[in-house]
Amino acid sequence: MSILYELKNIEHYYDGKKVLNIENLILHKNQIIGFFGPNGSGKSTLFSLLSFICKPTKGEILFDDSNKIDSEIKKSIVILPQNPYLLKRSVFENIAYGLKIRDENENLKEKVDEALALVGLDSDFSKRKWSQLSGGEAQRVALAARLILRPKVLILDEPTAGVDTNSAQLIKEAILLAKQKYNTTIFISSHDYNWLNHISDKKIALFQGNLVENGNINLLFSPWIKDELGYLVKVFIDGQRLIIPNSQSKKRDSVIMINSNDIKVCKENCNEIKSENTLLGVITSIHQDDKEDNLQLDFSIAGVNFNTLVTKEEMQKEMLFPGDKININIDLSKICWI
Ligand SMILES: Nc1ncnc2c1ncn2[C@@H]1O[C@H](COP(=O)(O)OP(=O)(O)OP(=O)(O)O)[C@@H](O)[C@H]1O
Repeated sequence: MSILYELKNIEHYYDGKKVLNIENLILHKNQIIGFFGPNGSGKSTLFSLLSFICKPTKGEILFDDSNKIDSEIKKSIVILPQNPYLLKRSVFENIAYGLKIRDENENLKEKVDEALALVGLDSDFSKRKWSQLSGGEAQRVALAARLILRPKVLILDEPTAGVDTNSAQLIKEAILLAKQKYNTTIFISSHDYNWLNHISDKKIALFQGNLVENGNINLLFSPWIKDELGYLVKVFIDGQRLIIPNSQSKKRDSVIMINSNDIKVCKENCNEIKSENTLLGVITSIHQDDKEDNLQLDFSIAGVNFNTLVTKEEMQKEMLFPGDKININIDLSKICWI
């Protein structure tokens, strides 16, 4: 697999506040890469850097092994923003617009028809006015307007936000076809984890501007059940239950992020800290944390893997070893919804 992007020591600030911090990230060609993370975790900011709309405050982005980003490269990277704007003209004019401004006026009708077909719309649709489209159709027209350019890189920021299931499915098919037909490398962000999971070759999570791999984060995925009060409950296969507070309005396909620092474990004499939400698990491995003078402790609750950080003193006091059974307390007031 060849490398398309290499990000080195990236930091990005808005008004003096750091919103992105990526030490190293490599993105390969011809992959669909799904980015997820809670609101404000930096996905859109990262996309504006990857499309070279913005320069990072610090650090370097190599594209095809070079840091010389000319207008040809910029032209080959196309972004569909969160709320795409349609021209107040026909569908045809909207889809053909990008080619026209590039002065590529040959076979416009065939090209527009092909782009429409990719997003599951027939050629008659090109006569419709922008005002005669449903939300899902407008989004697909906006996508067709990008696909017609056959970009090398296509960046889609929340392409399924607010569209119906049928449009979400058609958008997915169009993305898969673009990868196959045009060898496009595709980056997508979405809060719809299931949808993203099905389409992505690789997934990258962001949390407070950091890549999750570097951030000691735990993700807890669906399925969830709803209890009689409407709370989401994770039922582990050994029957243990974790009830998530303030979750009545959340969907059953939600994903939560738990910072490792918000998980406390205890092996013996745990009665004082035990509560109805205390779970039982088994330590699977213990290793040195990269940055801090802490140890990372990986454990499993009925086959679901988590990690937490413990200090060396805690480690010695509790005599923690792989294979040990532990009590686990998760501070559920600090979880983050994706
Ligand atoms: N132009 C801007 N000026 C100042 N702060 C900004 C700007 N754009 C984004 N931010 C801040 O940067 C952080 C990251 O925002 P960003 O939009 O990249 O996150 P996101 O993961 O895409 O969020 P969402 O899922 O809500 O779209 C947030 O704290 C946001 O408030």
